[in-house]
Amino acid sequence: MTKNVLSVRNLRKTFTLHTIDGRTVTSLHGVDLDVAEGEHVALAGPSGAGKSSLLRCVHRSYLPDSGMVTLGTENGPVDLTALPDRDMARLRGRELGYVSQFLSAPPRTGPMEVVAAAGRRRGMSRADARDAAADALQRLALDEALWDVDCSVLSGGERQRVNIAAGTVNPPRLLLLDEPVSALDPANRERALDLIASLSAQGVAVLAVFHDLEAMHRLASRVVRFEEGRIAAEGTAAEVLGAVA
Ligand SMILES: Nc1ncnc2c1ncn2[C@@H]1O[C@H](COP(=O)(O)OP(=O)(O)OP(=O)(O)O)[C@@H](O)[C@H]1O
Repeated sequence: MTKNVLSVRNLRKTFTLHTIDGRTVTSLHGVDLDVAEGEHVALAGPSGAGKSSLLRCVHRSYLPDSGMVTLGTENGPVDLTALPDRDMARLRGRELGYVSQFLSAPPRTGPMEVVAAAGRRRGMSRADARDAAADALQRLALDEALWDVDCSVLSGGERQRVNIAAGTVNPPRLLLLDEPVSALDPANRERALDLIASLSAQGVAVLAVFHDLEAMHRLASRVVRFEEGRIAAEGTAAEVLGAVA
C-alpha cells in the first residue's frame, strides 16, 4: 500500500484586511487533501482560488486558523500546525522543501554555494553536496562561468534554475512547487520539467502549482482543481483539465 506523506484535514485560512475596515477574506474553507509517496499532485484553478495559500499553510509560512497538516516524517507523523518553530525549521531541511518562482539567496552568494548549502541542510557532506550541486546546475544548463557569481546579478530565468536546483538536490520527502518554471524559455523549461518528473521515481511527493496546462498533463499523477477556497474537482489531468490543445 502506498504511504501518505501529507494529509491535510479541514484546513481553514482567513485573512483580516486591517487597512480595509477589518474586512476578512477566507482563502481556504476546510480543505482535505492527501499526497502519497512518489505522487505528483498539481493544484489547478483560477487566480485567487487558494492554491498558494494551501502551499504556504503546508510550509507554514502561513499559520492556518484551524485544521491539521500531517507530514509523514522519518520519526512518524507530525502535525505541522502544532510544531514549535525550531522543529519546523529542522523539518524544512530533509523532509519538506519549497520552491517558489523567486530565488531568495543570502547576499554575496553564488549558485554553487546556494545549491550546495541546500544539500548540506539535507544531510550531505560538504564534498557530496558540491558534487550534487554541480550535477543539478549542469542538468539545468546553468553556464559554469556563473556558478560563483553573486546571485543578485543573475537573470530571472537563471535565478529560477538555481532555485529548482536547490529544491531538488538530495530532494526532501515532500516538495512544494509554486510556479517554479514561470520565467524559463522553452529549452530550459524542458530541462526543469524533466528534472521535476524524475523526482517521482525517487519516491518524492510533489504538491505543485503550474499555470501551464501542458506541464500539469505531463507531470501530475492527480490534478486537484480549486474554486473559491474549496476543492471543486479531482482526478487525472485529462479528467479535470480536458485534453491539451
Ligand atoms: N497575505 C494575504 N493577505 C490577505 N489576503 C491574502 C493573502 N494571501 C492570499 N490572500 C487572499 O486569499 C485568496 C487566495 O489567494 P491565493 O494566493 O491562495 O490564490 P491562488 O489560487 O494561488 O491565486 P494565483 O493563481 O493568482 O496565484 C485571494 O483572495 C487572496 O487575495
